[in-house]
Amino acid sequence: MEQEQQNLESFLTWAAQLGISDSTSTNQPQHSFSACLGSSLCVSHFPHSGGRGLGAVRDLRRGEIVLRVPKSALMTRESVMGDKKLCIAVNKHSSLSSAQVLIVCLLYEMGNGKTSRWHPYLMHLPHTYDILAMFGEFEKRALQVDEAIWVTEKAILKAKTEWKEAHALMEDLMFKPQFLTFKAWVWAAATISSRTLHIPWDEAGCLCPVGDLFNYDAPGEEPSDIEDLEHLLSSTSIPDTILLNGDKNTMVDAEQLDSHSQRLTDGGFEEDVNAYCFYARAHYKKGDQVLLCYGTYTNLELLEHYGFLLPENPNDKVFIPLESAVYSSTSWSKESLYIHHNGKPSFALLAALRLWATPQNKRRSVGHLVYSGSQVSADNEVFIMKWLSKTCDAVLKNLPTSIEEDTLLLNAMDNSQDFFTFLEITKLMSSRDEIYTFLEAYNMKDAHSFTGLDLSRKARRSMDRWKLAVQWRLKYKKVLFDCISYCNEMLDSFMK
Ligand SMILES: C[S@@+](CC[C@H](N)C(=O)[O-])C[C@H]1O[C@@H](n2cnc3c(N)ncnc32)[C@H](O)[C@@H]1O
Repeated sequence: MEQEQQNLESFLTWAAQLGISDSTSTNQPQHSFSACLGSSLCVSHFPHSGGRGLGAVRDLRRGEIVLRVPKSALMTRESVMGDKKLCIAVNKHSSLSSAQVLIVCLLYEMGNGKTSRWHPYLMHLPHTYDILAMFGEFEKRALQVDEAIWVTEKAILKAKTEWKEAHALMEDLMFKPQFLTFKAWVWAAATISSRTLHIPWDEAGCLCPVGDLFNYDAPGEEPSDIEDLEHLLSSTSIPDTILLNGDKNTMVDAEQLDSHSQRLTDGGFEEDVNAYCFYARAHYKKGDQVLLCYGTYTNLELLEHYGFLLPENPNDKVFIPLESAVYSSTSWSKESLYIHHNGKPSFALLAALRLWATPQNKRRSVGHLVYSGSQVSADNEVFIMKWLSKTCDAVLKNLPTSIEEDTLLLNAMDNSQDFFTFLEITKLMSSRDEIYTFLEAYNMKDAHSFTGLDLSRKARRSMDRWKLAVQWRLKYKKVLFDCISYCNEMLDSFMK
């Protein structure tokens, strides 16, 4: 712990020397060279939303700048390949993707140890990740849903293929054996996947010291109240004309305002100041965690790229099996036919089902209703609500565990002080196959002999990923359950 604190302090001092600053002044940082934070932000721990992250040291207003990271402080392919040896070797392997090269660059710098220019930054990177490509067979199976298992298999295969493709380059660079392993590769790939930020000149993105300490918030509502708008306008370089313009240019103004508010509520590289700039995306009280939106992701995508999921993710989607006739009844893409996080079918799914449930020879005549989101008829609506409810129910019944069992299992994982208590709680579950598989995988068949003992590190890591898998599948099941409730409510309204 003390070592970690020391690493953090030397990292922040190093960052200040590179010009990274959370000062609101556009010129020089207001505080001393000894640390880059303290004017707006501080590194803090947020156990329920991302662990280590950045907290507000004072009240922050939406739209105000909270961090600047100069281009020279960004770790990019370009900046690392200033090293001649690396540059010559990489140029001989032109078939590698830009992301593969950035992974090699990261491992190369890790291999340079203390002599690396990035050493203080590299020291504070996480030691492990929980992205899907790191899931073992047991954790993958724990996802239970074919789609999620398939995405995991694809992620593992992609990591293995890319590692093999990059092997010759890493050998040319005479990497030490520990940096040539698949384990090292997935660590570096996970670092790149979960921490890089977009830059316009390189699709591999950049590692952004300090800027990569912001934890994630899902995209939310754009500012709507007048106070927010006034603040946006007064705190930026938006020309006064926008403020003063009357009705005649409302559309143009709204568009301009929208693009400014997008820019203001997120991070991005800004050419004019040659730096990555981060703005508060909401009003924050002193002590609050300051968050950044990395993009719009479902929970499965968050797991795949970042190794976490959100308990309440407004962008989550659940796909259910549909007959091919449903897909062919409309021109909407498969990706648009899903159930929202709150159990409501998507606009396209409802419309596709309404058309599919209409006799072929009548579809043309009801097209205008369907495409405007209206019901076709009471009979049609009752039919599709019954069908949707039955389909969701069948999916739920086909899965090896129920919502109740998953909830119990998660409670056991959360509340057990030791492994013995965990096992005691799980005895309440009707099916314990999964638990026995876990015990067997870690040679703990005689679990009672482990009373009071902690799990091995390997078993603990597996349990962390197992927990993520259970959280994911539970959320998936709850969405299906909520969809059934939604259908039942709709059916009830037809009975009245
Ligand atoms: C860019 S880093 C953010 C800083 C990171 N917490 C750290 O300690 O270095 C992204 C990683 O933080 C974690 N994370 C970010 N937002 C999160 C959230 N809302 N809930 C849980 N974990 C989150 C995930 O592990 C993710 O891969």
